[in-house]
Amino acid sequence: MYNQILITDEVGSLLVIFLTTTLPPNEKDPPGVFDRPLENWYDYIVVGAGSAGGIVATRLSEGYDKVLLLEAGGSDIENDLTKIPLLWSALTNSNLDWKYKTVEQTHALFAHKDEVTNWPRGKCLGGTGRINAMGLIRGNPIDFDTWAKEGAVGWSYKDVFPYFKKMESIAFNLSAYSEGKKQRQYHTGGKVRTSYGRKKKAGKKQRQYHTKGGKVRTSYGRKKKAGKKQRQYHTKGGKVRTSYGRKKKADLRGRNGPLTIVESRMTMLEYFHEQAAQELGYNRIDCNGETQRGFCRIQVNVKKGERCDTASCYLRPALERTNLQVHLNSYVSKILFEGKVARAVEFSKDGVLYKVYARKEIILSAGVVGSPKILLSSGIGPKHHLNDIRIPVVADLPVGENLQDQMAMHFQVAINMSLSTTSQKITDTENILQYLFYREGIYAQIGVDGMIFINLDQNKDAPPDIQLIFLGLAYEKGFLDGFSYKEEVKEELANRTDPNSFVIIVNLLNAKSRGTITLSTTCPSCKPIIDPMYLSDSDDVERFVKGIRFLQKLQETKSWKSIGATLIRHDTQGHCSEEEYDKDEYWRCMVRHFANQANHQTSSCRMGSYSDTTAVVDPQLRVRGIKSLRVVDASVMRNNPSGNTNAPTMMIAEKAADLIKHCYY
Ligand SMILES: Cc1cc2nc3c(=O)[nH]c(=O)nc-3n(C[C@H](O)[C@H](O)[C@H](O)COP(=O)(O)OP(=O)(O)OC[C@H]3O[C@@H](n4cnc5c(N)ncnc54)[C@H](O)[C@@H]3O)c2cc1C
Repeated sequence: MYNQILITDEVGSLLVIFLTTTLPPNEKDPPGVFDRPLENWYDYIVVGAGSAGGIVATRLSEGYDKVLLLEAGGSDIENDLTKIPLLWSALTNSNLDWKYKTVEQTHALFAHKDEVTNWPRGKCLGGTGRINAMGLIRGNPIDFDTWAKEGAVGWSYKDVFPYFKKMESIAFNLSAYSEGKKQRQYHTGGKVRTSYGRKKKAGKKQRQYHTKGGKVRTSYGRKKKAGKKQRQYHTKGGKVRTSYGRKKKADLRGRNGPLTIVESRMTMLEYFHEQAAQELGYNRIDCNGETQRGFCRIQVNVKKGERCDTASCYLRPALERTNLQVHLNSYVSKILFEGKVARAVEFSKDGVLYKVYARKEIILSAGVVGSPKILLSSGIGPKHHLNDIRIPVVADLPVGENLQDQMAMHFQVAINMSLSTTSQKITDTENILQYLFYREGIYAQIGVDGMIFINLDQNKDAPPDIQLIFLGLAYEKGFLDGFSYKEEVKEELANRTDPNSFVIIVNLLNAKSRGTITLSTTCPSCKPIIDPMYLSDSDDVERFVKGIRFLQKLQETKSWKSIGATLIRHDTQGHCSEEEYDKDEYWRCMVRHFANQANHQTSSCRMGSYSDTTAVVDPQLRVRGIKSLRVVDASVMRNNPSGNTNAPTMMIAEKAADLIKHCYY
């Protein structure tokens, strides 16, 4: 997401020393919990303990099945900084990061060193969810309805909605947000209003669930008297009547899931952004509620001031189960087949090569880079590519193709008062102590002061194109250090930094450019070739420019004017300074030079129908044409969602666990 470094190297190392020496003694892993003797056979073998794998292994081990979870990285609590929300960006390039890089880009990244960019991915229990910014955004209902329409049957919003609820337990007050469309969709008076605002006649099935005058029509057309229970769930005019006769709002959020979700706010600047958004017609909403169109406060998976990810909030509470074994520092190199049936995985741990067998299934949850890499190394991938690198073909599938990402462009906004969080405030003893003693204050926040989702054509029936993210951080040298810009670009921009400023990110959603992940050799430990082909589709550039035009409108609002909010130019010598300022051509140039990756990569093992030639897995997430092998992680997303990727990844894992269980019981 907002891939900046909050703290300079010097300040960072001082902070790290301070925090690690002052924090209570490190939490320790229970002795032997990750070193239980390996067996030859397990019911399920899950590869990768990240956002998805942690959930899959936890859910599959709820019964009596024996589950083995293999993770290439180490323990999630090796590094205490992973717990502290504000310091998430200090984990990029740490020993918990796979430190991937893209290849040189030919349509983008021209102000970046060597025209390449970093692709951080988490390497420890919790995976990328352990190093990410913890922002929780479900995406737009239309995203999932489109997946289903394109052949991913069973993945419409109606199908996935229960799983978004299942994983979360919200711990903030929702009463500030108004009831709206989504609730009307499911609770009607004879007519059903869809989430897109159109009205349609309720069909048989719908009449079964939505009543007219206290009667319920079953799917077979019979009428029966609605009982108490039915009156509880069936509404008149958007309200839900409980069995006690009181009216309450339909609940779109989960209350009993493992992940605690709270709202986060960095500074007072949020107030000015909210007012500015309102002036432009974007009211305050819950972006994970009935609509995404509006201004929302960022929601984060944080519990009592500490990161609550799939490692700490799913897996750790399950570690005592005798039927769940977790092995760390276990690098899976390939899957072994008998004909077209996946039977075993081969992995190395402490220099020893192991082979373990699965009675029921092998589930790959190694992420958007790891899963395609393991499949390709095992002979599942495009035939021509496997032939090139001399790997025998088990199945000819488009593994590594259709890679998708968003792109983010950072802007500096100068203001006339000191409202933002500066590096000085970050190192302020009072702030540090507030966190150490109470787990509160700026360290318990992730740096964000709200966001707006925008559809550039003002089309309420289409998903957003742009996510505008307000950061409460000053654009200072330490912030700039986090970018992969060329040194001369950084030097020039360093002269424009100012503690009286904040940062805003224009995030391009639903990008059309597509990239690839391929192998250069058969060497198991070699990094794959990542070519996202950023901005290879010129429509992405045009929509980016329109997003910047929207950003400029904020400057005209009374609210931003009251704090003197003014965008600072960021063109540098040889990087768009020769273009006429503020022409569309100038912004096209700026986008191609300065926009960066957004950490939201998906779809390298895309899901689709059985006949879809772009699909690697079917809608049950089974690798097409292969038995006993599924992929469950961000790589299976049909299309990149309209928002962040962690919540949809975890939803996929929750749903996949149910799909798998239903196959065997
Ligand atoms: C810096 C950053 C910030 C982000 N911020 C946000 C945010 O605020 N909100 C949001 O929604 N999303 C965010 N994301 C994205 C989000 O975290 C990811 O989309 C999500 O975590 C992906 O989950 P996954 O299960 O697909 O993969 P991962 O979580 O990466 O899990 C894959 C796991 O497999 C392991 N593995 C890989 N290969 C092997 C192998 N060969 N053998 C054994 N194990 C292996 C890995 O070590 C890892 O633990 C961010 C990402 C980054 C990098």
